Amino acid sequence: MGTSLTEVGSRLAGIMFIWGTIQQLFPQILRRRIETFWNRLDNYFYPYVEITIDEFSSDKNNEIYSHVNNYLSTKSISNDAKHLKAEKFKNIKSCAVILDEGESTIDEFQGAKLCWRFHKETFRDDSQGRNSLPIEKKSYSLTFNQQYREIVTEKYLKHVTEEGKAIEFKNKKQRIYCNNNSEDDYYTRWYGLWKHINFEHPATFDTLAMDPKKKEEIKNDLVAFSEGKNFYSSVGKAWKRGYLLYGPPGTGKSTIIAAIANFLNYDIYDLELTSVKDNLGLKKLLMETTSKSIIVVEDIDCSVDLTGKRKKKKKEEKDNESDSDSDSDSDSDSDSEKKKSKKLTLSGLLNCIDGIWSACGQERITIFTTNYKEKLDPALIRRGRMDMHIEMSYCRFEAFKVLAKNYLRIETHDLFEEIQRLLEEVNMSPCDVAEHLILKNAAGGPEICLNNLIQALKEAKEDYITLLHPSLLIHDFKG
Ligand SMILES: Nc1ncnc2c1ncn2[C@@H]1O[C@H](COP(=O)(O)OP(=O)(O)OP(=O)(O)O)[C@@H](O)[C@H]1O
Ligand SMILES: [Mg+2]
Repeated sequence: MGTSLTEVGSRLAGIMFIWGTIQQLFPQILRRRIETFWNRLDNYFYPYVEITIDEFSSDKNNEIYSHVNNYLSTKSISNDAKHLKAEKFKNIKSCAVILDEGESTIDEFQGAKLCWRFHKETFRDDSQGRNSLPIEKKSYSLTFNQQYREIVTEKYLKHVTEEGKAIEFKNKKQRIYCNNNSEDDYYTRWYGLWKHINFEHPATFDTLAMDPKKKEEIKNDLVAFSEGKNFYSSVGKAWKRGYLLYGPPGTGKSTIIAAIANFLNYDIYDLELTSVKDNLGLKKLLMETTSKSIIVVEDIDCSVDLTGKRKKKKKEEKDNESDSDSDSDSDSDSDSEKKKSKKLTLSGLLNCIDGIWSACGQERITIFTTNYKEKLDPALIRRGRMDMHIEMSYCRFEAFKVLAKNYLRIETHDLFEEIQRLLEEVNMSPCDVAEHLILKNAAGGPEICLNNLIQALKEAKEDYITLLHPSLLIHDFKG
């Protein structure tokens, strides 16, 4: 039985195919073997990996570079590095000593030794003409043994970035922002909706005259908030907290805001509601705020009519009762309705504090201040929106002791007893008490100030009695 021609053909094709494959594979296998061998040889003599971090990446500031800069600025630099330089980074309070060109330093992380080297190249861009200024290209290189590749890429670089960020936050200059009056002016178009200056208020919790227990409670609350990232995400809440500060004028509401900002190192956004056109304007403003900040609305009761909706309801009820609506009236009503819908409303504000919009920007505190808590709409200050209500009260003895320590550098005095008794009978704001404690004549010593304060307290007490019980005084006079 002879084999058919087609069978022979297909067998031949199969052999040719296997032969071709062997031919193709063989050089590849050989090449791979050579490569592996070469790599091993290379690794044997130079088992290091190098990662370069440039100052700019795609013409933009490379964030990792500045984190590395910050991180290295706090590391003790190897004694071998002889060329160092002191540099002050943008928006950072203090200056740092860092490596100069070509110098290196060693860091250690989870048993891995890591070498950081600073590089700087200067060149001219000829395309910009002969007189072009020299351009500097800065970078860091990180060299380590390849056995630590996983530790470095998965843990160490994350650690450097986080530490660098934390150092930047700790040293950053705080800012205070205020919203622009107009949304259309030239400044706004170019620089955004907020103007800012550096915030350099000296108030701290130590200088704040307040009951120490209350002070501690507030500080603990702030710490729990600022460290509560995991808690807030685990319970599905936006990472924000609201404080309502209420109390008479001069009791330290604005001062405590400065103390809180300094305590947490947060920026302040001083929101002037009267300059906000409508609800959309408020949203836009909030979108331009950063996290780790405090949004402050001072004197919220006077800022804007935020009780509009409720008042309107009452007005409608009254109107219905009088039943005197004419057609022309309804026209003007619908006009005012339109105008109102374009205004900043209570619900618009509530949305921004508590609604889905409140989640724009994390780690954010909102503070409202008022002299008249009872004037505010309950919806505005309910727990969850204003989580903590803090009463800033008249100066009592505990608060006075803080002021005496700050202003006169004394912790006890024979006159303290009398002052304590008077402060329990008279309402005087810390602002007024502090005014009497300013040493106007250094030679007089604290005694003059304390006597002045006693005098003022006695006068205030007399005024108080005159107002409340005039008959009593007249009787005394007659007697
Ligand atoms: N509790 C306090 N501790 C230390 N200083 C205080 C305190 N209260 C007031 N002062 C001093 O009085 C001045 C006025 O205080 P502050 O502006 O904080 O009062 P306020 O409650 O915001 O008043 P207002 O309701 O009028 O806005 C501050 O400069 C501060 O030095
Ligand atoms: Mg104030």
